[in-house]
Amino acid sequence: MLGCIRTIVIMGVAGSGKSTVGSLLAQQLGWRFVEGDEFHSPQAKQMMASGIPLAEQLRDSWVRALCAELDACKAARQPCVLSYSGLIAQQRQQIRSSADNGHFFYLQGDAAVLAKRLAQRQNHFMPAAMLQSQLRTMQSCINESDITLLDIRRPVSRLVQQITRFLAAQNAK
Ligand SMILES: Nc1ncnc2c1ncn2[C@@H]1O[C@H](COP(=O)(O)OP(=O)(O)O)[C@@H](O)[C@H]1O
Ligand SMILES: O=C(O)[C@H](O)[C@@H](O)[C@H](O)[C@H](O)COP(=O)(O)O
Repeated sequence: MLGCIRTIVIMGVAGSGKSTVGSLLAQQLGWRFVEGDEFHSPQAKQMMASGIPLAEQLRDSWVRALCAELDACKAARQPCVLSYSGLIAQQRQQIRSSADNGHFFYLQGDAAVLAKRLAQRQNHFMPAAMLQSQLRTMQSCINESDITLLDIRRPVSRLVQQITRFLAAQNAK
């Protein structure tokens, strides 16, 4: 039997459904939900809110804070679901190192669907105008075998079911 997956990372650009899918999944599994947005500094949030993509240094410190949280979960044997964009390949590697037998699910969709979702979203610091920079910054994950792609056009409940079925199949191996 392979080790059980104890960290799930939900990745994708802004508006792809990370928070929605991740929180419902964590609730269904009874796992801790680590909302990546909550780990940004006020300065980083303010920058993004005013339409400026995260500077490298701010993204670095954000990812370090996320890793520290995953390290703490692992030390406490607390399984968790993390929602975070995962745009930069080298930073996905940092997250992978802190995860507890982790697996990534990448919510993928085209720009038109994403733009519509962002336009409809209320009360969020991230403006819809940031979508193009998010799509440009996302680095290919073609050689990362622990990333499963999910289609954002599917209903949230089906996406969560797809993940729980994947976990059940993986844990049965
Ligand atoms: N699979 C889905 N189908 C329809 N609407 C969705 C789906 N996933 C998310 N949404 C909606 O799209 C918007 C963006 O979702 P959100 O979870 O905030 O994305 P992210 O955390 O990736 O930025 C929200 O208004 C949410 O209700
Ligand atoms: O540069 C990045 O890595 C992203 O911009 C990242 O900061 C994230 O996507 C924001 O937290 C936006 O929030 P949502 O993804 O929840 O829209």
